[in-house]
Amino acid sequence: MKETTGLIVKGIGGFYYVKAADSVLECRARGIFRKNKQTPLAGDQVKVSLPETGMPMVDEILPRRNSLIRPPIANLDRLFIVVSVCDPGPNTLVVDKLISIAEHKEIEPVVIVNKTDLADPTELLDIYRRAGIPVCRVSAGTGEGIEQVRDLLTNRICAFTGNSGVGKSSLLNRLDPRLGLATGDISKKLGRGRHTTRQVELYEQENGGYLADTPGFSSLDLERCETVLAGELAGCFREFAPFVTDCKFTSCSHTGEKGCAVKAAVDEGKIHPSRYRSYVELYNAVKNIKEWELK
Ligand SMILES: Nc1nc2c(ncn2[C@@H]2O[C@H](COP(=O)(O)OP(=O)(O)OP(=O)(O)O)[C@@H](O)[C@H]2O)c(=O)[nH]1
Ligand SMILES: [Zn+2]
Repeated sequence: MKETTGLIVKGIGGFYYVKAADSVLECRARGIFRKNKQTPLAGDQVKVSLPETGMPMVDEILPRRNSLIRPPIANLDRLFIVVSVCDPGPNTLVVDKLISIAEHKEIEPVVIVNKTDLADPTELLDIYRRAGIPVCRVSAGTGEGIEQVRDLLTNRICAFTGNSGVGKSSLLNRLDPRLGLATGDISKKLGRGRHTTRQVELYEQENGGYLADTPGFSSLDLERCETVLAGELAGCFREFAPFVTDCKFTSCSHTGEKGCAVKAAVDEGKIHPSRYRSYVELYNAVKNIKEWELK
């Protein structure tokens, strides 16, 4: 029997679509996965056996680098976190929380500042540039900056997230018109994603990347399913790294202790106060959660 490996681009109703070499194979999955409570996900690299007759079979899921529950996706390389300059105005706490989740999962975060045709994005861009996080200035309305985002898809598995109304669907449609997503009021009327347990589909790009169709999942889904514990949070704020070892106390939480080098860096203008405020708020929200409580 022949064997091959490939990438799951879609799973629906017990069928898995696996991109292998130049074709997409429609597969079933072995019963063993269900027995082990393991679900193959879009983004999984899998081994597939090809019998002489009958359907190809997913035999094995290769080790994952990371996975998310909602949206259900594995081996994500980049998470595009969309925020709009206005309408709705930016919620930096949500952006910073999403960044911390990405960092924790070793997914590269990219902040997409959208609707730059409506208001000046300078301040918002500055927060994330100073933090050393890749940031794109775009407008789904005019098309500004879309090529830069497209370049970042190259050979990467990517997904979009962000608050409702920031323009995720509009951006996804710009990047890949095949998605044909409803936007604005139409998407509200459809109540998209609210009552369905949607699966994710990965759309292959000409540059070898894959784009996930995730607008059915809100940033809230992602926030609710993933928790970064207090002790791990500072490590998910990359611009804190040069300072965390210089605090007076090794157990410093960086939320107000004496001799905190992170707070000193904020006061000296080396860390943006907006990012620090988010850190403290996120820290206080999770400080009483213990690891065993998440299991
Ligand atoms: N002026 C302007 N309007 C935009 C831009 N991007 C999106 N919009 C509008 O903003 C509204 C919301 O856009 P969507 O793409 O539906 O936003 P979404 O993030 O997918 O929203 P949800 O489906 O609620 O999560 C729509 O009316 C879009 O036409 C932009 O760059 N400039
Ligand atoms: Zn400190």
